[in-house]
Amino acid sequence: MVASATMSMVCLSDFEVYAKKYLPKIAWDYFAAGADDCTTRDENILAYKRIRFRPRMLRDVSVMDIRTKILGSEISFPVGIAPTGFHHLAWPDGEKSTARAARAMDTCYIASTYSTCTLEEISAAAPGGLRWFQLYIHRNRAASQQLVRRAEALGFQGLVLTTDLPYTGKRRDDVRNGFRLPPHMKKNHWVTAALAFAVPECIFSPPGSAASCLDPSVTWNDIYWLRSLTRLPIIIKGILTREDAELAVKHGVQGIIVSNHGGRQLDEGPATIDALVEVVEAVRGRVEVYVDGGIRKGSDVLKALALGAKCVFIGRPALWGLAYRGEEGLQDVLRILRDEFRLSMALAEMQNCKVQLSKTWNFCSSGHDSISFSVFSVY
Ligand SMILES: Cc1cc2nc3c(=O)[nH]c(=O)nc-3n(C[C@H](O)[C@H](O)[C@H](O)COP(=O)(O)O)c2cc1C
Ligand SMILES: CCCCCCC(=O)C(=O)O
Repeated sequence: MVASATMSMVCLSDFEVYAKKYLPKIAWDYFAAGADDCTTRDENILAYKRIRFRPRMLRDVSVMDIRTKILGSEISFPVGIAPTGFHHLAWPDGEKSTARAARAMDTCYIASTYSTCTLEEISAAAPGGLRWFQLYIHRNRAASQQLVRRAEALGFQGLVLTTDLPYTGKRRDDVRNGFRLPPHMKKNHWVTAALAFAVPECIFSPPGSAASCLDPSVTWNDIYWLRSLTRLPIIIKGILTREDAELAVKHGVQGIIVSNHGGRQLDEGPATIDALVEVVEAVRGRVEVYVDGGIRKGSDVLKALALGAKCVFIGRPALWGLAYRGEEGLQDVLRILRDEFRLSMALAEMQNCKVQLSKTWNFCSSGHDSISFSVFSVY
């Protein structure tokens, strides 16, 4: 998977085209998959295209500052890497390359429970990088507990609990392909920890199947269980409604990721950028709110921040970057997104040009004088 020297990678869809062309079909299909008709997967992208800016002019954009902080840690721009499973399918060094790229670009990487490198390998690959650990709670609670403790001991700085996968969504191409991990990729952190869960055979098991390794009985009370295990901040991923946002705050989490799992779980739910508005309103600044799903351009990042997200995360585009040229390819993806974001911000002439957007930016309907810039949705 080496790119030709003449290939010019200008935007994220160039990496998508490359990945589709060069990845084995079974891996491409797994990365690309959405649930059922893929309505929500595609809507995540379309919803961004319906949002328009109301740019202001003559506001001095000669100095730009796109750094921000998430849960107290500074990142160089407000785009992190969402947790995705099985990076070895994209690049031989797998998550080690992801961790190195995130550190080089000075941003946050959320490592998945279903990483194909061990947590120890990920940490050793990029010491000092900002990393959070994403947890799926398994029926084998002792094993989940052990993963949380290991992540904390290794210096991961946040625990992301994914809430939208009590069972795996029906991804038709994975079913057709009989998707499972190649045997040489079974050396991963659950196996090296001698944990008795997550063997690939049980990844896609339907509700009711005893083969499923995930615990479908997880409830809000399990946040208290997690709290008892770790001092790490808890970020809850998969929230799409004001009701659940309120419950998340009530249960003491430190952050919320508005997410529909890239449209891979419940089909026909809302696009995440649409759900973001409702969640931000419900949270009223009590915890940080982030969003993922469908971010493909710097202007998408700007829209998400303008609507109240503190930071966004990318899933599939990170995998396309890895598939292109491993660590360097992922850095290219992040750099393009960063530069596009900076340009959009400048062209929108955001006052002061600092990424503290959710405080001063809002829907245009709010009509406050202090708002230096606004976005509106077209339906
Ligand atoms: C191939 C793939 C694997 C994923 N694996 C995980 C995972 O292990 N844990 C998790 O919480 N989310 C997982 N997700 C969801 C992502 O974290 C994220 O919500 C989604 O990819 C964002 O949408 P985007 O791909 O359009 O950026 C996965 C998504 C993809 C595409
Ligand atoms: C048993 C669950 C496997 C999930 C694999 C990673 C993931 O979240 C995905 O969307 O794919």
